[in-house]
Amino acid sequence: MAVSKALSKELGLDPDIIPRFHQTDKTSGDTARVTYAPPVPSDTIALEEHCDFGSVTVIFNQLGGLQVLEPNTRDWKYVRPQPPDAIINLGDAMVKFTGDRLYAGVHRVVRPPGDQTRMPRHSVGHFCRPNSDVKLQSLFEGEAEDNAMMADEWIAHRTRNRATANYKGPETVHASRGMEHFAEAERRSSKLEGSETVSAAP
Ligand SMILES: O=C(O)CCC(=O)C(=O)O
Ligand SMILES: [Fe+2]
Repeated sequence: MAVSKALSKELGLDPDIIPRFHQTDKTSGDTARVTYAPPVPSDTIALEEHCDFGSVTVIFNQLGGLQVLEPNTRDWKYVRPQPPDAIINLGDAMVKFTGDRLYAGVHRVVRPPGDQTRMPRHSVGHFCRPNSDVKLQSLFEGEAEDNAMMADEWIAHRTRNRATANYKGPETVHASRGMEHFAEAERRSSKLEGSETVSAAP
């Protein structure tokens, strides 16, 4: 809530508009996930590159391994966990609400760096998603879309296209209209003005 309020305000939108789409007494596809991964070989990609489907993701990690793609490059940067602080990541829904003004970080999880390689990795994440009946479209004046999907439809659509059984190549991911497809990510990030990638070395 605090993150979406701050973002709405910074973008010159009504500060309550995005929080209003995330009411806790209404249904949504909000998900919480706890993962445990034992030490893995160096070339292991524990979680392939992707963008989260929702609006804001809150991740708590103690070990590295999470990497983010710098916009318009293929350079992966480790995101250094700084416990007890959380890592905040924006997802596709926030890109839609902000009419492509914000970027959903393309990220993946690889083997933790340095001495951490020998340690098991735990990760706790909360994936905030808009209420089920919210239309995913730009909140800026004059940018509403005729064919905008509802939040629940969007999750179903993205999940279906990302499912391994349905994966037939980059075009499949592209068809899901998600951010994993690099050309798509590039197109969107080129709309950013004066932004900086938040990344940290291991
Ligand atoms: O484990 C992490 O650090 C991130 C996991 C993640 O990106 C996800 O579950 O979508
Ligand atoms: Fe993710």
